Amino acid sequence: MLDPRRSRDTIAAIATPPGDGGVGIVRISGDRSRAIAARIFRPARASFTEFIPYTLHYGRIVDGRDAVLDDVLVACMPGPGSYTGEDVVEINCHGGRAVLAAVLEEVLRCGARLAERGEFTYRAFMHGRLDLTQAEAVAEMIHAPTRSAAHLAQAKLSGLLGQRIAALRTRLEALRAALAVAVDFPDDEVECLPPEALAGGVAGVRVDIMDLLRAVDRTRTWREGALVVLAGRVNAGKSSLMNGLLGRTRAIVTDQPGTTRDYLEETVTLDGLSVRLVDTAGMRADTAAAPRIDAVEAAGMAMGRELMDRADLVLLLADGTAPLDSGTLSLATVLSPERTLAVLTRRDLPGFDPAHGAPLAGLGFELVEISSVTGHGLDTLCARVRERVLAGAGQPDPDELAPNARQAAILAEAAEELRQLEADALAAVPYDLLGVRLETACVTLSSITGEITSQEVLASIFDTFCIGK
Ligand SMILES: Nc1nc2c(c(=O)[nH]1)N(C=O)[C@@H](CNc1ccc(C(=O)N[C@@H](CCC(=O)O)C(=O)O)cc1)CN2
Ligand SMILES: Nc1nc2c(ncn2[C@@H]2O[C@H](COP(=O)(O)OP(=O)(O)OP(=O)(O)O)[C@@H](O)[C@H]2O)c(=O)[nH]1
Ligand SMILES: [Mg+2]
Repeated sequence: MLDPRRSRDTIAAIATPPGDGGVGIVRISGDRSRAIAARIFRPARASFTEFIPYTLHYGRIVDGRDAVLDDVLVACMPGPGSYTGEDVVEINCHGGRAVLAAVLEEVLRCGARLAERGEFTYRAFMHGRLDLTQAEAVAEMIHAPTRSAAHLAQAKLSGLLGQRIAALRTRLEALRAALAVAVDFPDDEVECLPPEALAGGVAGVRVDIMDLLRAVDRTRTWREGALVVLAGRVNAGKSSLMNGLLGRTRAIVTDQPGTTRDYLEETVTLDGLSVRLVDTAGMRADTAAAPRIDAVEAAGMAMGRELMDRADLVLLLADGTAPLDSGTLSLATVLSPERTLAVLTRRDLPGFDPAHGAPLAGLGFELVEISSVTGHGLDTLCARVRERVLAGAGQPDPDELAPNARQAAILAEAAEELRQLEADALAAVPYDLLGVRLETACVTLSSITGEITSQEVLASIFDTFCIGK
């Protein structure tokens, strides 16, 4: 939990991802960051007297006994103009985990405290360097799976969403002021602000809010990626298709029915769209002729069904060399053609007959023919998957502003308040009561940018960040 009482501490963390990298950064923020750096940094140049802001200085980091830990470049960014608004020092080390851990340990020994998740960005927010929509956009940017997602995050990072919300609030505040005049001088009520004018002004703001909310759905697939689940009977060719789409052997493929028992997930990018592909355990019934389904396989099949429910698109695979079996058909009846693409496999074999897909076409399913052996039809399949999950949602405009789930929930709440306010205004509800609704709507909107936001909400937002951000 981010504790405001600990906000005076100088904090430090490794800001780069764990693992081997060319360069790794230890970041320090707070009043003591420069003093700490001075204690452990030995500049290479004799001319060095102090850190020149926003300039890299070459030298070495040493421990308490003057043993060299690493060759580094150090940058200092003084507050209040830095990212956090405090004095920031960044030590660019070699990107190995042991080196970074050693340098961080030395920084902590000299008096810094290990930063909590999102604490650097939390400080940027507390110091007014970022509003809450920008802070959230930092996390969105880091987790953006594709360039379109990064693009949408960038618009918010630059503060455009915060500005849009502030402008909506200003319009409501103006109405509030006019309403206050009307309350104070009731005799001039009609001239000051006729109820129709109030309702009209409020409706204008509400329309703009609804517009922002529509952008949430329009851009969801671009921001979050799509979940595509491969389903079908055992041996239909799901794992082969998974490997074919990934372009490498990820899933075990054998001619034994029931090869895949757990689900496997991998992410692919289809022409700029991120897709989470999930290969599932094939479905089969436990007949006397078939081997008994054990607990592992049963659990795998149950997970598969759960994934199918959650999927944006199910790829229902069926063997194109044999008449459609009753298992596939019964699976088809529980899937909706809107969320399903039927895939006939083994197109390369002489026994392949597109007519085997007729019962599925009859149920309204779109059909694609593929061979995982030759790769036939995979391009078409990818294009259809992309088209189907996007469902007409084109690439977002460069200036598109897409609120996240938290922001959308608040916008919906404000819109509802405004809708009731419009109805009240037209129903001649007294002005002071209308004023209360208007104030509620303003306060609600301001919780988006964080001017008024509880500590719990802040903690829940910054807790989703990585350490070092
Ligand atoms: N090494 C490093 N790279 C990084 C960051 C960082 O903190 N460190 N960032 C963050 O995590 C992002 C960049 N964001 C930043 C935003 C503002 C400032 C900053 O110091 N702004 C001053 C600029 C003054 C000047 O140009 O001289 C300002 O706005 O006044 C720095 C980084 C991405 N890359
Ligand atoms: N010729 C040919 N063989 C295929 C094709 N797709 C799958 N196979 C073969 O069919 C058998 C089963 O393929 P899998 O991909 O393991 O099938 P699955 O649907 O994952 O099966 P389970 O994991 O048991 O549910 C393997 O021997 C594959 O080599 C195809 O397009 N053409
Ligand atoms: Mg399989």
